[in-house]
Amino acid sequence: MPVNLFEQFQRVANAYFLSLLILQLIPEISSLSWFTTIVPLMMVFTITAVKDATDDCFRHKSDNQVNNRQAEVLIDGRLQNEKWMNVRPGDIIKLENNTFVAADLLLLSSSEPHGLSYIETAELDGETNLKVRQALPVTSELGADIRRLAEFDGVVVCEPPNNKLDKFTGVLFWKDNRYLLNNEQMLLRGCVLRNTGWCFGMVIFAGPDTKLMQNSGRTKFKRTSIDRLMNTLVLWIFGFLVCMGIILAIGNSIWEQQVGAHFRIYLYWSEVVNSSVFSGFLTFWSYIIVLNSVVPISLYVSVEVIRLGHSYFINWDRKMYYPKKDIPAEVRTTTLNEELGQVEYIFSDKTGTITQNIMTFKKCSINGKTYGDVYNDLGWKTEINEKTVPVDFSFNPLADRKFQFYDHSLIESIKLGDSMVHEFFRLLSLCHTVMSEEKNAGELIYQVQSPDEGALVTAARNFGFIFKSRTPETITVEEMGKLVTYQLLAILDFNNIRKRMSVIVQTPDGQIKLYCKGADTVLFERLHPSNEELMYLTSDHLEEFAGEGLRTLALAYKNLTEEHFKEWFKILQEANSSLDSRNEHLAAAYEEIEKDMMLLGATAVEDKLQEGVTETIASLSLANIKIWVLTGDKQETSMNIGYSCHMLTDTMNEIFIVAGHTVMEVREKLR
Ligand SMILES: Nc1ncnc2c1ncn2[C@@H]1O[C@H](COP(=O)(O)OP(=O)(O)OP(=O)(O)O)[C@@H](O)[C@H]1O
Ligand SMILES: [Mg+2]
Repeated sequence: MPVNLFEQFQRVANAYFLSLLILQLIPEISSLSWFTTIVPLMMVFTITAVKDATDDCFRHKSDNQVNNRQAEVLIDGRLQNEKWMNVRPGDIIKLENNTFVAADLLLLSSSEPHGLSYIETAELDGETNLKVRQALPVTSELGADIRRLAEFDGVVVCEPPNNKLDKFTGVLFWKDNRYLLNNEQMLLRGCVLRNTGWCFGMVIFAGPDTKLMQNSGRTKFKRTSIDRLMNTLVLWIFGFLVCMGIILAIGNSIWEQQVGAHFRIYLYWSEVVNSSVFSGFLTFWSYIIVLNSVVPISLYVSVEVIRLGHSYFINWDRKMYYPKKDIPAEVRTTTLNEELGQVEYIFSDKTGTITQNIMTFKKCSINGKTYGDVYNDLGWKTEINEKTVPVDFSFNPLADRKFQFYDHSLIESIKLGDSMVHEFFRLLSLCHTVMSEEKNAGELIYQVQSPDEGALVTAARNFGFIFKSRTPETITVEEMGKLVTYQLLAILDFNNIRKRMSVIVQTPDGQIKLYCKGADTVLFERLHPSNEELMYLTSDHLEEFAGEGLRTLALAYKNLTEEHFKEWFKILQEANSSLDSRNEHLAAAYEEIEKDMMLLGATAVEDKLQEGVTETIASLSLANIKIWVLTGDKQETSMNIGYSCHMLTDTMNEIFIVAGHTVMEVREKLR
């Protein structure tokens, strides 16, 4: 209540009416009874307060709903239902499939092999693809054994609560051993468990300490620009009122002095008044009260009512209803309409927002030759249409039926046993983070973290390099009908600074190989000098692919000797066990081995624009709204997509590129 009143007095008009009310309580100046002001003022206050209260109430309701959600917590050796708000750090929680994660958890064990579990992080980062988390081998063997879980007495030492969603560093001390923890073992609040029967986790952060809550700022009482405009208008009107009061008061003084003085016998001054100047002073306040109706008190009420009406219009708008998912527009605050009208900039993500995030393998360049285009009998490049005959993958019982490819020469090269082509697809089937699941015999399902990788692994699968399964130590691939199990020696994981990922595997006959895929810009810098010619050829192809709006990745490999690998593995382990700036040490170790690689080729994957993007962007730019899009794609690809959704147009002949690696550099260029 008092807070709400304070907020309301922020409005100049409300403060003004209050002072008016106080003035009216002084009998010498008051000409109207006090309730003529207090009644409308109370009305305004109540209506606004009720509106604010309902706004708040909705928010509270959803808060309460979240707080009272049930979680299964291990208490006194038994699983008991407990409200989310009572979950404390150190509790062990059981999660079921398709439920929200209640707090930031350290994954202990799960129903899936190797302690894997899949989560959807849409509420945290808007990405709809599944992410994989894996429990430490020592804890994953606890399984669903309630007794052993209840006895779990590991101690976690970790960083203080923070809002970084993709980083976590900590150490688990258990049974006289220490185990390093990172984001791989964390299930964050707000995620949903998917494709995992159940899992157990220990609460690390709960309630306001969770990363989700650390990211949400305090809700503020927002004042829109209409509010501000009204406040200034009211101030001007008030100034006008004061001027009127002054003029009339001066008039009163003059009259009292020149005319009133002669009639003092009939019109006495009341007791307090003893001079014409003082009479004028009192008259000034009286006029302020009498003329107060020039300040529009009803303005605020009208605006509130209009806002409410507008918000219902948005709720009812049929054009903002999405029938496929049965989602109408939903207004959470009545000031939304004005705020929408003030939008000047839109910041958007590219993949998944502007594009569909459904990736299909379209083309590739292997050892300096491109595949994926279709030529007619005369040897001319033709468009792919319904009549084009797709490659027949029926020789491969595990092929994905939905995958279509039209260039027959690629499958011929594979069948002829071109070693580079084989190596290319071997790389695609080995170097990724996809998980596989074999439901019934012959039915292979891939769980992908990144749809790009999904597209590449599926392509390799259809071309006869079928990724079958993985364990933390091995990867099994069916290569042209022959099962081969590779020892997985190391995964040099992807991040957006490295822009590449590698795996180091050992073939059954003992060879150690590094396979790397990543952005061409970073990969080309790390190639062996003998690759120069191939590199130029491939980069021409890459440019061609990017010009068509395809997302590209370059692929390379390297043969390693056993000694070299062993030597490097020591560096890796050292980096892994460093507690502070572990990531930097790891990056340096990775850098050490990812050099002098041999180029294999490049892939091109298509991600179509979402429906209606072009129209939406057109209407947004009509409204003079500036759009910023964030992407990690190759520059040519991004520009091409910019053109195809009409964000960039030919009339913009001054597209300029700001290139810089540090804040300073970019600032300098922008000048
Ligand atoms: N799984 C991967 N393995 C190897 N390299 C990758 C992988 N994913 C992306 N890259 C490379 O790293 C670059 C940056 O990727 P990043 O994921 O940071 O972009 P992004 O922000 O996801 O962009 P977008 O939203 O457009 O997909 C990409 O251009 C690509 O060349
Ligand atoms: Mg990406």
